[in-house]
Amino acid sequence: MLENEANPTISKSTGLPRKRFYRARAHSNPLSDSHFPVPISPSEVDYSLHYPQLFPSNDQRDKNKKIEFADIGCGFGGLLISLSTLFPETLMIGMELRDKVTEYVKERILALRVANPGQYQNISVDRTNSMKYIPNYFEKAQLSKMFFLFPDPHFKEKNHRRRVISPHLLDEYAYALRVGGIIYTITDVEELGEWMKTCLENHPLFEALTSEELEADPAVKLLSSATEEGQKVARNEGQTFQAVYRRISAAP
Ligand SMILES: C[S@@+](CC[C@H](N)C(=O)[O-])C[C@H]1O[C@@H](n2cnc3c(N)ncnc32)[C@H](O)[C@@H]1O
Repeated sequence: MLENEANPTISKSTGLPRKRFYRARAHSNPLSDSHFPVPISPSEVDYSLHYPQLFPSNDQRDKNKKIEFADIGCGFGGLLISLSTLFPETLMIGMELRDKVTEYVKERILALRVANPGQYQNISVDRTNSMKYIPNYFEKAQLSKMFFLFPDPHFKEKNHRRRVISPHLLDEYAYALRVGGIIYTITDVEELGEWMKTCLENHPLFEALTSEELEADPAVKLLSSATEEGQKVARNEGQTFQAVYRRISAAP
């Protein structure tokens, strides 16, 4: 759990930032103005910054090797870390709105790389607003998996527009996902679970995985256990609601 024994900002018991060093807001406003660099297009994403051992030079890298998994609202990065060793040949990125949380994930990945030479080179994180900038990061049909684990619920009806799953945003995700690519969602808020499932069910470019397919997919097993939020829900014996859908091609 703990990657950096010497780091006083990290709790030894939980492996997460200590409260006196890091005060998180429970739910940040994803629509508020923020100032962070955004790639102007997917070809401008600097792979040498994100995966320096794999791509020492961004200009001379193999342009066919692209990010394939995106963890949207990755929080403290637990899913990325689990996926990294499960899919060591796949490049993945976490997109996280909160600056300090992003910095924490960066440090966490760096500490893992130092402690495990040659490993954890395929994961990275960027501070960004996924609701605005998905097309800046990913080309059409680039992604094979998108994860939305325990997203902020935005309970009030007037704030539903802030939810990271919506009919409009599913159009964007369908653009970034290749046919056969998969969207994974999970929450402990029943109403949000219903919302996400209904949005996916009603979208013409997504279909639900069968129970056999869910059983066979190793990523599904991580949904409730790999992230910090999922572990909290499990400790409290909370119920979870998941929806896992495949990108399909448009009807002729
Ligand atoms: C409840 S946390 C869940 C974190 C993580 N997925 C987990 O399961 O532990 C939701 C996360 O989504 C992030 N988030 C919310 N809106 C976002 C947005 N528009 N773009 C990127 N991250 C966002 C929040 O900052 C927060 O870290």
